[in-house]
Amino acid sequence: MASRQGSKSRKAGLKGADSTASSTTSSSKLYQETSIDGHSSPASSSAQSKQQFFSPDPLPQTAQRSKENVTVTVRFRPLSPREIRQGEEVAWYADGETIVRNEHNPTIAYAYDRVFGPTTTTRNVYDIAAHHVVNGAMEGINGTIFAYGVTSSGKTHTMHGDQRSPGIIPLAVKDAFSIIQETPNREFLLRISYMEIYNEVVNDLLNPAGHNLRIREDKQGTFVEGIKEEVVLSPAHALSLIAAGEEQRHVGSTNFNLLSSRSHTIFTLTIESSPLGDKSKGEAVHLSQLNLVDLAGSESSKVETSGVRRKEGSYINKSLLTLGTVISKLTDVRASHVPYRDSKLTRILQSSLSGHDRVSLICTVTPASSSSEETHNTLKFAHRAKHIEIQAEQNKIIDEKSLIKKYQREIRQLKEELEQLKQEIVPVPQLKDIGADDIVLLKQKLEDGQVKLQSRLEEEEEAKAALLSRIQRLTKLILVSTKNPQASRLPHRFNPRRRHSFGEEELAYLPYKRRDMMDDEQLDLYVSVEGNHEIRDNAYREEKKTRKHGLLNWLKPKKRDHSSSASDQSSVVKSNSTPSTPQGGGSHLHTESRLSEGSPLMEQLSEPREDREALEDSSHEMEIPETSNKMSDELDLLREQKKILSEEAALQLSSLKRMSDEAAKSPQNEEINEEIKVLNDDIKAKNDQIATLERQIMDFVMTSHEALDKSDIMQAVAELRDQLNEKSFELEVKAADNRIIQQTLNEKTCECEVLQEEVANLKQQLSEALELAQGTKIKELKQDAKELSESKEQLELRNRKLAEESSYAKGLASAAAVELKALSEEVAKLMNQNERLAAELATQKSPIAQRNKTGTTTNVRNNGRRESLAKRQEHDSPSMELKRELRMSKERELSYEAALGEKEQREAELERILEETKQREAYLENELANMWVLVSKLRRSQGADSEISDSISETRQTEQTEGSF
Ligand SMILES: Nc1ncnc2c1ncn2[C@@H]1O[C@H](COP(=O)(O)OP(=O)(O)OP(=O)(O)O)[C@@H](O)[C@H]1O
Repeated sequence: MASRQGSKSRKAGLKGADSTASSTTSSSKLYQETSIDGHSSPASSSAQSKQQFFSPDPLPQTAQRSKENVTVTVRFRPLSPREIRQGEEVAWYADGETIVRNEHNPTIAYAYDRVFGPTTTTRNVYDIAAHHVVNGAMEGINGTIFAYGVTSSGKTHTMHGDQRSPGIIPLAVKDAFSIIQETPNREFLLRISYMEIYNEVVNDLLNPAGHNLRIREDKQGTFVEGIKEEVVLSPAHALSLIAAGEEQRHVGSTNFNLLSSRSHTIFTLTIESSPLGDKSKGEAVHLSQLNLVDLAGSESSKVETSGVRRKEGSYINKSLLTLGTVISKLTDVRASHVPYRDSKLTRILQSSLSGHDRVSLICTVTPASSSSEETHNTLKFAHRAKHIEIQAEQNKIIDEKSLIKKYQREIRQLKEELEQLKQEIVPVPQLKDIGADDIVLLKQKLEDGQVKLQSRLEEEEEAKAALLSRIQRLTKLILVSTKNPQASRLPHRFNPRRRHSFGEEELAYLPYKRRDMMDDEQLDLYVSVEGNHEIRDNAYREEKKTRKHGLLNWLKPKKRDHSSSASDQSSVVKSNSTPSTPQGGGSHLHTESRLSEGSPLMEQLSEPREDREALEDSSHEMEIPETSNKMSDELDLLREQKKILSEEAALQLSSLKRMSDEAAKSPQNEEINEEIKVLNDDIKAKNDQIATLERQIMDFVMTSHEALDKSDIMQAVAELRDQLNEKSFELEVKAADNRIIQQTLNEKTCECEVLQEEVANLKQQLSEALELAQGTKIKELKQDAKELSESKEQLELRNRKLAEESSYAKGLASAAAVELKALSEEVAKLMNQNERLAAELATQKSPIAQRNKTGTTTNVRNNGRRESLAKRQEHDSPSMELKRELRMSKERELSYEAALGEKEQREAELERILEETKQREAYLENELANMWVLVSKLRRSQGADSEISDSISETRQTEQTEGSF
């Protein structure tokens, strides 16, 4: 099951490494990590497990575990020609073998397992960052290798490479087959799957119909449902499948990369192995997966993109962000939840990330100053990942789940059937055993059954042939070494260079050239169509179709390996666990799959090479004489030296420019002037050297011409003719491209004209609509203004009335107050008078009492009483009157007070109404002002429309009149 990503993740299996283990100087941010070399931690840990793996003693049931950290390496790419042209400076550099340092602030530095400078070859990277993972995978330990970095930093260059410099994937495939060859005591079954995650959709790159596949999970881990798996028989076979898959991958041109990967790809090599032959009975099978992941590059949000590219970019960034979060959580011992499910990438790689795989992270970076921030982010990501601790373990599976066991069983059964079939064919009895009587009978019997027997024989022969071919087909799927089984594999004694040697047919499946070695002019042409990715893409798509060595053609098998061509290897889409079973294919497949010693492939495999680069020209080696080779090598060397010097001079020129600018700003700065002088001298010296080199090249060419014999000259002429042909072909391609671009341009111009017309029409319609809208609006506004002025008039009238009423009420109130005052004075007077009278009455009453005391008779008394009553009545009459008057005045006073209270109340009410009216007036005035603003806006947008201005002035006049009124 190619897509299954190992066993289910177990949180317990993973621990963030103690971050204190790496000492961090707070000021300098220098993170000291355990550095590795080719033989330290990753490799040594694999060596440890190797002993366990190949030991004849059965392994204990519990998994073999060894603690290690993720191998984190950083690879610098050189400045691209474009970056040099743009005068980019180096912002980050490799300081020794393990440290990356910032050019502008040397205190900012990070340490990793290994840092590869721009000149390091991919093979070197493979040996240090990938070989131990591949080795482990061949021993049953799952492995994952990631290439991580921003767009155009060199991930695809590192993972896929080209014919001159094969990447990690071809090197790993090659290595896997070499390991099989060097492990004679085991037999292997290899199958591959290849998928991409494009815009969060999983696509099968080996099966164009496999689109939007689902990720499922069972107790063994996550897997991609329905992905196609191909059993592979040779490196060329595997590479041809990868090349075919690459054709399906989503690539597109961006501002940074003409061929930018727009999807993450996961290439999975599933390896099954068991002891060879009878030894395999009862032995567990080792099953492991090697995931080689080429991530799409993160993109800066500062970069202007549009449409499809922006959508792709946001998906890419989101999934990389999730990857970053997952890694942060994995290194945080306190984190309880790891968000694997937040992206398809982390979901598929859940098991690898969660600490059961041996993991190697290769971070690719550019030294360019324009990407300094992105590079810094990559470095921080890499540093975080370094703290992930893993417990890689060997996977063993029980028989029925193993495909290799299934095939082995089937082969055994078929062989038995064959034996049976052979035995069933009736042997001819020995004549000596037969008596004379029987002969006639036997003869008769034989004659009778002759036809019958003949047909049965034919049937059995057919069945036998079918069984034989099935056995052959199954046998050839299982790969075994052709070496002596006694000479078991010595893991560290292999010669990596030998494994890295590629045959011509294998190289044919790799891209011909590096991406950046494509015609620069062509690149500029596309880049100059600024912001129009679609045009650029279309043009490039055309270019891809027509270009002789375009990517599609690079990837198309140049020379199909007949023994392993995809058509020969029929396969089926399998569901969860059954890989495709090659059905077709003749016996020629067998020879290659068994990696026979005498085959050309094996000769290449076992042939030690002095110079690992020699393979690049292996196809020419046969044809070009040695002297000619040497000369061309020397010439190449001189040219390379010249190129390096030119690049250095260009870099220095850009520094010079920058310094001159600085010097212009601060002419007093002696230091800068001094530096400029030194740089000038340097550049001059370099130019001299370049001139010398040019002369040397010329001389060399001349001498080499003389030295070459006629055949060499003929050959050179032929080569030149080839080059000429190639150039003229490229020229034709370019001319065709130009024609296409011209045509596109014409089409776009036409489209532009049509669009301009449409725009004019729309403008016209808009102005008409505006006029109409404004007319209606003005009318409405006028109506509103009229209504407002009317209501204002009414309000003012009401206001005036209220004011009058209020002043009248005030007058009334003051009159009432005056009257009240007079009355109260009068009341006071009356009360005084009353008091006085009461006093008088009292004095008059006292002599009568005296008289009453002295009188004796009752009559007299009665008479006296009557008299006194009469007198009292006499005296009482004015006081009664006064009292009445007083009462009346009091009543009057009360009524006045009530009237006054009523008036005050009315006054308050009137004041309230006045206040309300004032508020309403203010509100209406405000509304009116807003409307004027609106009108003036409309007028401004429309221009000085006379009607509006008329209406405005008219309304203003009205307003002024109202104001004055
Ligand atoms: N180490 C290197 N040496 C020389 N050239 C390199 C190196 N790394 C990358 N390049 C060149 O730089 C360019 C960009 O590289 P590549 O396409 O591999 O980047 P990438 O990271 O895969 O980009 P993307 O994410 O956009 O796909 C290519 O032309 C490639 O040939």
